[in-house]
Amino acid sequence: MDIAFNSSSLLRLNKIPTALVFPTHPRKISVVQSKRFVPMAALTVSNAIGLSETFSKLKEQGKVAFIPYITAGDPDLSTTAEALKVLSNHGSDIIELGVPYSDPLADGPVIQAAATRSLARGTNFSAIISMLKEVIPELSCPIALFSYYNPILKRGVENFMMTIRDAGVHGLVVPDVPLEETEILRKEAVKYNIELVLLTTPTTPKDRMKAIVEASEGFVYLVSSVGVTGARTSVSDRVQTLLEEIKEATEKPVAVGFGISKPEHVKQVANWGADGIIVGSAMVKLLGEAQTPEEGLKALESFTKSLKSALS
Ligand SMILES: O=P(O)(O)OC[C@@H](O)[C@@H](O)c1c[nH]c2ccccc12
Repeated sequence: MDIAFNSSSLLRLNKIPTALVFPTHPRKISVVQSKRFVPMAALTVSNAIGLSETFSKLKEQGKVAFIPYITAGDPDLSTTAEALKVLSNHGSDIIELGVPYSDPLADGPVIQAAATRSLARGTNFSAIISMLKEVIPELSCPIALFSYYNPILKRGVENFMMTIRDAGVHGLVVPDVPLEETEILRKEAVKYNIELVLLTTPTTPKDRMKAIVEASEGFVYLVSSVGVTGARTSVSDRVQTLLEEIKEATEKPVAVGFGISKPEHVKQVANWGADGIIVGSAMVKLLGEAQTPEEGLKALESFTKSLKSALS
C-alpha cells in the first residue's frame, strides 16, 4: 500500500525525521526507519510547496505564475503522467489537473471532448490517484486538482480530501459550487491541508466577490469572461478593472483563466497585474489533436516554452 503525505502534513504529524520531510530527490521511502511507525510499504512524498507559498516565492522574485491545465486520461493516463513531467520540467509553477466528468457544464468543446475521450477509455478517479502517487514525487511544482462537485459528493467530501491529500495533491478547484455551499468543502479541505481555490467572474456582484476572495485559499481564480472555457482571439480588457477591484479587496494572489491561449495574451494579462495565468483549452487541444502521444508531448513542450518565455 502506498501512503503519501505532502511535507507540511508530515511536519504537522511531527513524527518523521527531518531528512524525510525535505528530501533532495524524489523517491519512495520505506517507513521502517521510524520506530514510531508501524512498518508500512512506502510513503510517497511531494517535493513541491503549496499554492500560496508558491505565489509568495514568485512574488519575491517579481514573477507571475504560469499555470497550465490538462485533462487527466486524454489520450491516456500514462501520457498524462508524461505531460505532467513535461509541464513541470519546463517552468510550470502550478499544474491544474482536470478530473474528467460526463456533464462538464462550464467547459467549451475542447475540454468537453477531452473528458469524453478520457471517460470512453475508462479513466476513473482511482486510476488518476494511482497515477498521481507515482508521478507527484517527480514533479517540482504543486498539483491543484480540478473537479466538478458531483464526483466529490459521490466519494464523500472527507474521503475525497483524504484521498487526494494522500496522493500528494496540494490544491482543489471546484467550479460548480456556490459560495454558500462551500462550507463543508472548506472545512474538510482545511483538515486535510488542501487549498480550496474559489472562482469569481465578471458578473459576480462586488459584495459577493469580496466574500469569495475572503474564503478562497491558495489564490483567487478570476474567470476572464462569461461563458465556457476555450481559446478566444483576445482577452477582454475588463480584466484589468476586475483585477484592480479584487486587489482592493484582498492581498491574496489572483490568477486569471478562460480564453488565454497565446504568448501575447499571457503578456497582456501579466501587464494588467495578474499574479498568475491559467491556460487550459489550448494545452488540451495539443494533446488531443496529436497523431501520437509523443507528438502531443513534443507540441506541449514547445507551447509551454513559448508561453513561459512571454512571462520573463
Ligand atoms: O480552457 P481555458 O479557456 O484556457 O480556461 C482555463 C481552464 O481550462 C481551466 O481552469 C478550467 C477547465 N475547466 C474549467 C471549468 C470552469 C473553470 C475553469 C476551468
